[in-house]
Amino acid sequence: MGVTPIIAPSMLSSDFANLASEAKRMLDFGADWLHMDIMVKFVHFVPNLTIGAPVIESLRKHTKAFLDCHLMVTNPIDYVEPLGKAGASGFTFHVEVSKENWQELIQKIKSNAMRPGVALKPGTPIEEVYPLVDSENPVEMVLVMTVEPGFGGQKFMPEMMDKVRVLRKKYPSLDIEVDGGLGPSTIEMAASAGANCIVAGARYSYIPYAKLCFGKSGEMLTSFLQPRSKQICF
Ligand SMILES: O=C(CO)[C@@H](O)[C@H](O)COP(=O)(O)O
Ligand SMILES: [Fe+2]
Repeated sequence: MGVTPIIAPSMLSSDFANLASEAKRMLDFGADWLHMDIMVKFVHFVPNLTIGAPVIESLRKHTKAFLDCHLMVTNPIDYVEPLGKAGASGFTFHVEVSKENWQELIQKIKSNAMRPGVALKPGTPIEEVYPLVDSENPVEMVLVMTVEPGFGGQKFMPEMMDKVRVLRKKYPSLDIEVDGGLGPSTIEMAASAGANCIVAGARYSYIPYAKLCFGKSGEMLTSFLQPRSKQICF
């Protein structure tokens, strides 16, 4: 399988007043990316308001890490230039709000030197992302939401693993990210289904655990050392 395991703690659950040191702590513990949840409590996409380009710009001054931005907004195209200028690395928009302009969006994300990804909410059928992956100018990652977007700390939806399995079978080398409710009891399920990119609220103890789920050389282990890995981490 041509994918690399990526552990991307979500900084949504970190102390925003100490974002730079929280980010360093995650990276020191082995995080590969930093997952940045950009939400605007506006026209009902999510009932929450989090961070925007100014925060990404400030954080960029403190780290060279891949900043994996997850846009929970109704108008992602308006954020492409500001986030590109701010130093974002990945730009993942929601398919539900981009049906009319995803081609333009992908093009614009790439021309602003970011990596495009598409996310889908739990109620959205997986088939909706196929055209974006099959396109001549495709997204490079699919983010399967395993909670309703809006808040950290929610319960993982195991039924979303069917989407991950179908995607992995169809696209062996696609980056598949799972986001929401990932932790000790769910990371293994997601990795076994075929997810290679694990977002989890910024709890550093999950990072080594998540890494163990993939094995040292990056292969996905479906029956890894459960008792031992759990002892090491918790
Ligand atoms: O996008 C979102 C929520 O909308 C996520 O990135 C969460 O922030 C993940 O937090 P946990 O579920 O791991 O606490
Ligand atoms: Fe997210």
